[in-house]
Amino acid sequence: MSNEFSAIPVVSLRDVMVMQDVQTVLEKVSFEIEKGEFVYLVGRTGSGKSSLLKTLYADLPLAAGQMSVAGYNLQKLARNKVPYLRRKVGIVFQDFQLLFDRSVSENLSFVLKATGWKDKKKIKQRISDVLMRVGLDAAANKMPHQLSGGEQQRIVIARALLNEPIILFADEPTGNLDPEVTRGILKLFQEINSSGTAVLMATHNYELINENPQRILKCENGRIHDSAKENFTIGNGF
Ligand SMILES: Nc1ncnc2c1ncn2[C@@H]1O[C@H](COP(=O)(O)OP(=O)(O)OP(=O)(O)O)[C@@H](O)[C@H]1O
Repeated sequence: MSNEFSAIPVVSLRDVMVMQDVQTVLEKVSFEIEKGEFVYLVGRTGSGKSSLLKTLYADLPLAAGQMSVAGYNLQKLARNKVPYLRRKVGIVFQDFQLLFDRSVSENLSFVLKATGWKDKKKIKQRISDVLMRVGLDAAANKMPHQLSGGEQQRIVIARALLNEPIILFADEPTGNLDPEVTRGILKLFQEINSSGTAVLMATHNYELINENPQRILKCENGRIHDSAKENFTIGNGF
């Protein structure tokens, strides 16, 4: 039974169309991401990386095609069921989006409470677990502005891990960070991935891909190219 389940891809798209308003951004998008895979999403500015990610976590409606994410069928997912999908996936944005008027642990408990956690002891334990995982267990009582950019991004990653997601969607997670900090964040994603969480990471950072080569999905001219199915080169600027 469990083998049967683990064979189901975490993400599966068939002939998906990604739209922004009336503009078609991507079409005929078909790919799968298996449990525990690490996949980069690349492409020039405006090629559709963010739009694809937003479609995957149901921030943009599925315009056409079939798509399942974390066991949810997106063609059929009612708007009021989107929070259930969001509990199964972790989302990391480039902009840190921490609430600056509350402490790190309040930022994290806010999410836990919003996703149905009630037991104070369990909440405290879970916060301590995720902070430990990102190497910031001492930061629980700090305010976000007391942390560096890289540390804030680690808290955002900790927040994305709270509900043990099956996949992390990351949109330029190292975009504002210097090379050394970027390396640390990549290492953290690798650690999270090696414990079984799939990762789909949009990035412009060619060095990052060189350092940790993985499967690549490339947005180009309204289509997706998949390094698992065809050969293509990438370079700075893609
Ligand atoms: N909120 C929006 N409303 C309307 N059109 C949008 C919106 N956001 C993006 N677009 C358009 O959709 C297309 C794809 O943009 P998208 O942000 O997905 O690209 P991207 O590859 O993520 O770019 P970047 O690397 O700059 O983040 C672009 O033509 C863009 O102008």
